[in-house]
Amino acid sequence: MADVAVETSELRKTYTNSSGVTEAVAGLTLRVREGELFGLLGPNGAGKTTTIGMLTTRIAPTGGTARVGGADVVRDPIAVKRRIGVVAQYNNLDRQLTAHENLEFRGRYAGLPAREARRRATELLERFGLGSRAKAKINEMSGGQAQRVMIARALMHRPDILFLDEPTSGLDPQTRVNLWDTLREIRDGGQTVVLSTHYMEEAEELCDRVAIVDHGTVLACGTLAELKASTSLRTVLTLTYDGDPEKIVAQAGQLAGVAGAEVADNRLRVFTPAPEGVLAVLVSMGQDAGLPLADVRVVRPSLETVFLALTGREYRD
Ligand SMILES: Nc1ncnc2c1ncn2[C@@H]1O[C@H](COP(=O)(O)OP(=O)(O)OP(=O)(O)O)[C@@H](O)[C@H]1O
Repeated sequence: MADVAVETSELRKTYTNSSGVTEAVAGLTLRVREGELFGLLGPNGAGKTTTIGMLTTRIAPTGGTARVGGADVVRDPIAVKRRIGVVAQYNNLDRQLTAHENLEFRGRYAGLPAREARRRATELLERFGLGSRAKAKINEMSGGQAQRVMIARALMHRPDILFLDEPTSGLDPQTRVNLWDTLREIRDGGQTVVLSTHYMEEAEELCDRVAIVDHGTVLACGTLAELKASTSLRTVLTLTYDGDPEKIVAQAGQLAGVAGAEVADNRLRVFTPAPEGVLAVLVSMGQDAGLPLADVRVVRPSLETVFLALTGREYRD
């Protein structure tokens, strides 16, 4: 299919070292379409960095296949590298050089003639609002500015696909929102953007489609609406009682409008498409059983409820 930017099948990475065997990526299958802004969402340690490492040819897979821009990451890494730009998780710019020099050298490395490399560096810095900082050294820049320089550098050779590993991690909220705009503009310009994130809100607000990754596999993949629909649009109510909720969990599971009830961390968790009515009944049910309500949390259908329904665990950034 011509409009596929990234395609993996049962992709795997197993690390073996003195502390044992870690399945960082455990049979990961996904497809990213050309021109979309795609997010790999998962908690810390889910395997996102390792996946991006394999897709960008930095890490050798131990199993499965991956094609990026139509080329196989193992058999044809040079072709893959030509088609991708990569923004690493940490600032790996040359701190002694200026922003412009960082871009220019990358352009030369990618084979651009000197004049073209200079011209493109200037153009990209302007485009990312860094024209006035072109001559500033990287170690004189803020985290958000350096992040934009890294993105500009990754675009020097006009790649079809841009990979970013947790690009907004550690940025303040305003800088994060500005970066989202930058990534949308890149997508609107026709390039495919693949990013990893552990921020649920980022996946919801920014990405066209999201793959929820946990323990090195894709639990679910789709647009936000598709993912929400897959859990039947259920709200999750989490009730903390003064006492043991095991007393009422079976009864709660039988209530009209309740799709499921369980106890986790000494709290009652109820999945329901009709939260208002059910909540009132759960409160009085607790009172009748000698369990006064201490706290309640209502999570409307969102990526958070999808993650909960799929893993049985609450999502923590
Ligand atoms: N070089 C390595 N050797 C051994 N284990 C590793 C190595 N790199 C990663 N791992 C392990 O593989 C698992 C997945 O790690 P990975 O960094 O891909 O996850 P992640 O989702 O990107 O998490 P984070 O957000 O913390 O970077 C973790 O258990 C990690 O400890």
